[in-house]
Amino acid sequence: MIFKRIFDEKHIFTTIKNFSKAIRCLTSFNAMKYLNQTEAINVDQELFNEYKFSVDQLMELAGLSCSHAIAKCFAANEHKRVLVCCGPGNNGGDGLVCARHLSLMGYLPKVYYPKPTPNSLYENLTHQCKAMNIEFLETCPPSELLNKSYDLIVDALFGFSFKPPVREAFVPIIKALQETRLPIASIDIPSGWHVENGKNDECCFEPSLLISLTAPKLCAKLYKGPHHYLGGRFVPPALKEKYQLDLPEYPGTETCVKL
Ligand SMILES: NC(=O)C1=CN([C@@H]2O[C@H](COP(=O)(O)OP(=O)(O)OC[C@H]3O[C@@H](n4cnc5c(N)ncnc54)[C@H](O)[C@@H]3O)[C@@H](O)[C@H]2O)[C@H](O)CC1
Ligand SMILES: [K+]
Repeated sequence: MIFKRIFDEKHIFTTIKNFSKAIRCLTSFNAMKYLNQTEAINVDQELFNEYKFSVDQLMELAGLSCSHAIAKCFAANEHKRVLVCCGPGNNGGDGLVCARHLSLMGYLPKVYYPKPTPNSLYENLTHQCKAMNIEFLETCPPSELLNKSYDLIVDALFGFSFKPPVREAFVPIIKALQETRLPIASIDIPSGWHVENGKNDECCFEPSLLISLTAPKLCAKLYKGPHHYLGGRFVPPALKEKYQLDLPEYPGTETCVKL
């Protein structure tokens, strides 16, 4: 009898807990802000200009959080060989940081970086990768070779500053992302997607993992893949408040959170 009472109380307690968790989930999902391209650029500028963060600081945290989200979805023992595709802007920089952390976490990343940006930030990130024996590919692997030689692709080609159409130098790699049967982890935006309207005739691959940074952009509302994470745990509360971002809480000391 006493056991039954304890069981009932425990059962009621668990039901209430689950119910309130569902409500919390539902309300945070409804409230979470999805940024348009201008808002994303403004938040970014405010972090640099008002809060005096340096690009290196934010990029390190962004890239680190991406490597953690990847590790949660694709274990190193099954997805060891990773091709990290990096573009010419900060999205590509996040990719270089991510490659370095993946290598420290037991993955075997290689980098494809077709248009290296000639400034010290990117040169140093490239140097750090090379100093850790991360190989840089000279040419874009054709999709058959890609499928045979890798277990996962990290897409760090374009982020929230992308303006269609894709320029010539990046057409082969975007085509390879379209054709591959490997899982793709996209950093911030699936590259080639319109930042607000999502897939289009030119680019319609669906990554298996999307890691939105700072706050999701409008195109993330149209994401239908299995894993969506938020990373870039560096937003000061006042900035969150100003843009009414209503971001979910990061659990404990985690650098990323599942959406
Ligand atoms: N505050 C944050 O959330 C942070 C985000 N980070 C990452 O930075 C990117 C945005 O970086 P940005 O340098 O502004 O731009 P992109 O990387 O998106 O790309 C610009 C780059 O790409 C070229 N480009 C634009 N359109 C095309 C095109 N159609 N074809 C070819 N090339 C194109 C353009 O010329 C530039 O060279 C954000 O998404 C996050 O990933 C920071 O790391 C941390 C702070
Ligand atoms: K990307």
